[in-house]
Amino acid sequence: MDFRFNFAVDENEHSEADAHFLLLCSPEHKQEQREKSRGTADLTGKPSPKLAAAKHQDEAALKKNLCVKAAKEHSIPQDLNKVLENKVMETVLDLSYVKLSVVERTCSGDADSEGIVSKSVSSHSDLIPGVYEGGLKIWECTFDLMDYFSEAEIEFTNKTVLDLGCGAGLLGIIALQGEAARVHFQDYNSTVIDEITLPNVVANCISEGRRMGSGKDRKASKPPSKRLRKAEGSPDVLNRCRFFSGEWSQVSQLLLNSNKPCLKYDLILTSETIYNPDYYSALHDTLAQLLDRNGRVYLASKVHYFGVGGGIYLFEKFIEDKNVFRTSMVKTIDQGLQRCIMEIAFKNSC
Ligand SMILES: C[S@@+](CC[C@H](N)C(=O)[O-])C[C@H]1O[C@@H](n2cnc3c(N)ncnc32)[C@H](O)[C@@H]1O
Repeated sequence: MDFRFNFAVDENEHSEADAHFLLLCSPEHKQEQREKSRGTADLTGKPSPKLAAAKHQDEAALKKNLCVKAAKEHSIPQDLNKVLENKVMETVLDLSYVKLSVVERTCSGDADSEGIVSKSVSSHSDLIPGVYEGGLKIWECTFDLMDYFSEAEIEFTNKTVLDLGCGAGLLGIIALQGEAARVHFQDYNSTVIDEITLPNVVANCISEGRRMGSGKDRKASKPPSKRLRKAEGSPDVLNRCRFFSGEWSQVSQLLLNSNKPCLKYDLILTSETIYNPDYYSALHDTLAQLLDRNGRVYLASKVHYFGVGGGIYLFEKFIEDKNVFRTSMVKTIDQGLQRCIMEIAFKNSC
């Protein structure tokens, strides 16, 4: 599968994109700012050198985090046939997934309020940083992680699982098939959740001809299937799912605030999410906030993302410097661009 990296987004594209973001400044942050200025301004009202330095730091941080996409929980529509309306499904490794070229032709207006489908098509780009983060496609490390789950016989039964940066959501669907107690799906883009992830989960939850048991005996790719059958979903499966969109730090706050007592994940599954070093801090903190004390993260990635700068060794070093997690490389794949699977656990976990 080919991936198109194109970061030459023109200025119009940016200002148009900005309309889709909320410039978030938390009340706590504002209070901090007020306290900072009270504590360090001198009697003339001019900022002290200390304040000027702090201001400079804040501006740099603000610039980096200018577009912080707000988090949102997506409800599951009552009528599951609506979710599958206009969708054509294909099949890979016995899993159904929405055919992207049809979405590209049909998804516009309210169905794509973020405008990411047209932006991705017109810019010939699979990634537009801060606008569209690649979730419309299935990236190849997803399949590496799926293979690893069966080889290592990863157990999902009764686990609480997060598919982080889910895109098509195939990893979460595997966890559902493996009888996970709960599976939460997160993607940066709300269009991805509504038009790709949710339909894929519904399509794979159809009772007719589909067994929501162990997915361990999955066969090799089948030819693309025809238009989708009627959705007679298994609501019990959907009751085990929740769907979120937004930037990681925002989603993490939403999850922490909306789940009392605090819900932590036994397993966090994440594929092709470490391409951009600018996001490492938010990703690391999200993992630290949401992973159970004895939980595990399975992260699949290319060794290096040309043109973007991220990669497995850079992220490994980032984690090492933070000193919160231990990592181990559990698999490397040498075909084409080298790829890896990393297991991450808290330093003091069992
Ligand atoms: C390249 S796509 C990979 C999609 C999917 N995991 C796969 O392997 O097919 C990267 C995913 O990470 C998520 N992502 C990237 N940066 C993010 C950020 N800063 N905040 C939230 N989600 C982010 C996007 O939603 C996107 O779905």
